[in-house]
Amino acid sequence: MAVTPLETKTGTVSPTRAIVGTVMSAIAAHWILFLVGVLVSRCMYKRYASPLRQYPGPFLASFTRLWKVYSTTTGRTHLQHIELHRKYGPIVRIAPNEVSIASPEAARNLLSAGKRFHKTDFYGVFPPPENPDIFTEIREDVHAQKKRVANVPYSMAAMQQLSPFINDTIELFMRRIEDHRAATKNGSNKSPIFDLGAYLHYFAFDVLGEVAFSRSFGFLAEGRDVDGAIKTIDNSQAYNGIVGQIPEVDFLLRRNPLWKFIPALNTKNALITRMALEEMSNRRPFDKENAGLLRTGDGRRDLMASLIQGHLKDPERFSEGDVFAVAHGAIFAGSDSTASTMQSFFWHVLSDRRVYAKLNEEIDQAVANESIPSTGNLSWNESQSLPYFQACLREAMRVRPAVGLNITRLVPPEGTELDGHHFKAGTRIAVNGWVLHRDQATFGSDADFFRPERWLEDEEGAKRMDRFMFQFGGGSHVCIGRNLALLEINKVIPRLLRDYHFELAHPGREIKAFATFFVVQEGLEVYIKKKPIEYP
Ligand code: HEM
Repeated sequence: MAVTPLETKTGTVSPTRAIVGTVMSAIAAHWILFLVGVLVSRCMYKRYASPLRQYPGPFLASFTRLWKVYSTTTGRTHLQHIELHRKYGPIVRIAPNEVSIASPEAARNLLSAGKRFHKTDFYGVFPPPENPDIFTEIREDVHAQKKRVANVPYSMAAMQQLSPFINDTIELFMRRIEDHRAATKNGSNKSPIFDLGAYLHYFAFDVLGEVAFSRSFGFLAEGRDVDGAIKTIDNSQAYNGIVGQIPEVDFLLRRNPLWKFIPALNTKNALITRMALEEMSNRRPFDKENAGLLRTGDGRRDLMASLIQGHLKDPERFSEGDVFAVAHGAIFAGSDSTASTMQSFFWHVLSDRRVYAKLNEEIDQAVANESIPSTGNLSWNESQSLPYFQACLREAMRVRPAVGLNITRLVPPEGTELDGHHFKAGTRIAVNGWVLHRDQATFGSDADFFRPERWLEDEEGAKRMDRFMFQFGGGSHVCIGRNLALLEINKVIPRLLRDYHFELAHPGREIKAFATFFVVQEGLEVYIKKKPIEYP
């Protein structure tokens, strides 16, 4: 078709150029309107063109990940997800390309090894990004190589060998309680209230220092958060949780080279990172002769020594950087998680007089029939002989699991079927322990409530429930530190319960909980009496 040129004052132009020109000047004149139009169209496209449009959820979430950012900043992601599933049903759209699933069966599939659901870029934000550890490594093949090396020192047998150091840390904990009681008696304490939650936190950290580096961080010794190290970790986890929802933002913030020039934000200055770096240099040169052992130490094989050995065996696959990253990462992954689990245990047990009385009865009876010792520490096997205690621990991990944010995986290239629904490649599927563990079909119609007896009623039922517990994740990414966590919990809690009587200082008051990745808790304050109870 012939195009007729248009005549203008300056000559002639083609109609196409004329139309483009008119549109451009309209945009220039009304650019704000234009921008809003583009944004609205983009949002509508994300909301309605996606195959996930059929799933209900918060309106904002259907077109922007900002809803997830908002949810994480509230620190209530775990509770919000329970509410979301109650409101919208078993599958909820929580981002343009992401759904949260409430079904424990689907979660098992999602987390199973070999099903090719990979970790998302959320984990890449956790430091150190330049040398990911086992938790943050999202390349599955590299993760598998690192985990093979690290599995050895984390085995239950290896952890049992470190039991004496856990015992020493428990003794220190008991001394701190005695100091508190003595100070209360002689009047030098302003208040008889003991912050059990804080001390459980110090304990979990100090155990990790001993296990990872043969060094205590000194939290129990000083009875405080030395150098604000715990606060630093909690702040860092809060950052990871929020920025991890839109990982691209990390390049503007922590991965921005300018970040390092702000000393308070430079993580190299943090106590735990400093200690990990010092410990690396204390053990140099890495050679077969000293096999990573601390040169001035007592010859014990701590986590760092075992990791150095792993490095010496296969330096290509497990570099020096990996030794640092895995040992350092253990402190981040293992401290708040273990502390939170113990705090939840005490909070639930002490909030329910019936449960606490029954637990005390079991422990007193076990002392009387000598299945646990009357003084000193308990072994792993001894604490396993306390079925009601084990039921309370399981129940605490069910009702209040330590991880509060979602565990999210990517659908593999071939797409997938979950819970009878098809999801295409690249869709993000999220599960949350707080939601999964309240599934009534699995845990009973009273799943919302803390009732330890459910684990003791019928053996088959308990086994079935156990298959759907996700407090330690699952599959190839199952928690590598669970043996250590369970060992220390099984040693310290029965000892505390055997030796002391606890009473909540503020009965009925909720413990404060803020989900960063782990649920960080505060406010577990108690009165303590020595058993058998002495009355003044
Ligand atoms: C009761 C205490 C603990 C709980 C509830 C817990 C929970 C979890 C969960 C749910 C995951 C899976 C996260 C995911 O897939 O996104 C995980 C992974 C991990 N945990 Fe723990 N954890 C605990 C203690 C520890 C300890 C003591 C350590 C180390 C000393 C540790 C180190 C790790 C590591 C390295 C991973 C990553 C594993 C992988 O991706 O292969 N955790 N933990």
